Amino acid sequence: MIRSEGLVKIYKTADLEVVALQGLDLQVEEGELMAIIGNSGSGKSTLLNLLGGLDKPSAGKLFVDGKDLAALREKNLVAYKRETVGFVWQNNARNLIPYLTTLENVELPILLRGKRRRARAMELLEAVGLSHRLKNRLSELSGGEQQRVAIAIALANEPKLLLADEPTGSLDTKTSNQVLDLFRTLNKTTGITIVIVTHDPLLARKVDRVVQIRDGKTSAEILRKVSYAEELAQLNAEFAEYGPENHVEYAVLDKAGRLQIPAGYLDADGFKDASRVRVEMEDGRIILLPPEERGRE
Ligand SMILES: Nc1ncnc2c1ncn2[C@@H]1O[C@H](COP(=O)(O)OP(=O)(O)OP(=O)(O)O)[C@@H](O)[C@H]1O
Repeated sequence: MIRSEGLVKIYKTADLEVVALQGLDLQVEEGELMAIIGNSGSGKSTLLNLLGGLDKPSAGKLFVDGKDLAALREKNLVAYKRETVGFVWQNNARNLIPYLTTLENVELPILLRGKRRRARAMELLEAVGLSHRLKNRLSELSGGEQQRVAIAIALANEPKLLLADEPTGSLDTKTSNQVLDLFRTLNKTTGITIVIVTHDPLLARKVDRVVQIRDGKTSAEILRKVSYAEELAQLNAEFAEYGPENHVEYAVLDKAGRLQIPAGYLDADGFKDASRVRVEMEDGRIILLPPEERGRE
């Protein structure tokens, strides 16, 4: 569904150039539910904006659903934004109108007319579990419910790709879990590909794949050893929330043999502030040792 190679985005201001993405490679399969994590300023929102067709890459390749986003002309880009992608933002106020009802908010962006529009809005609100709140004004809904309205709107045109920027950023743990469960259900029932940008490590742990971005590049990939659904079947939910041992972490190795060590590893004694590490091969494993440590006897 998504393929980016050597993706670069440079923002130019009057006297400054900011390289927000510097050669990012990413592949997302159709029907995946995955998360992108990374520190503030690492380029997550920039990537989401490029994926959503809101901005153009400065260099590199970016294909979504077979479309070359760097080359799309204005007319096709409008169609792409309307038909292929849906957005959910952290800040609901961006999508919703507080004095309209839930139903009216969802009807608004639907392109159909008359009864069909109402029926479609009701169908979408049912899909997000809000059939009982149709007549309430937006201002009467809780944060989680408002976020579900935003998700219903994002799904209105049956997008193939749903992009969510910090969708649970302003919600408490219980409500964010519900929103994430909704993403999972939609992913399973409709097959929609979902990419979530988040700071929230708990949310990231509940998807099958997490890609970490550091300084505008993919720096690590974390895959679950068992899928979340399987794990839920095996364990009780409480334990699942805190089970980091259920993930395997992968570091990205580029074609030149450069390896990015995942964040945190180099804080260990002996590695901190080191500019080199000692490399050894042992039984088919590559071992990294602090520079001053002598090889294993
Ligand atoms: N429109 C812009 N003009 C100039 N610089 C920008 C623009 N948008 C983002 N940047 C810069 O690009 C870099 C990446 O920003 P981006 O918003 O993609 O990061 P992020 O990982 O989403 O951060 P956060 O988690 O804080 O939202 C930052 O250094 C940021 O200051």
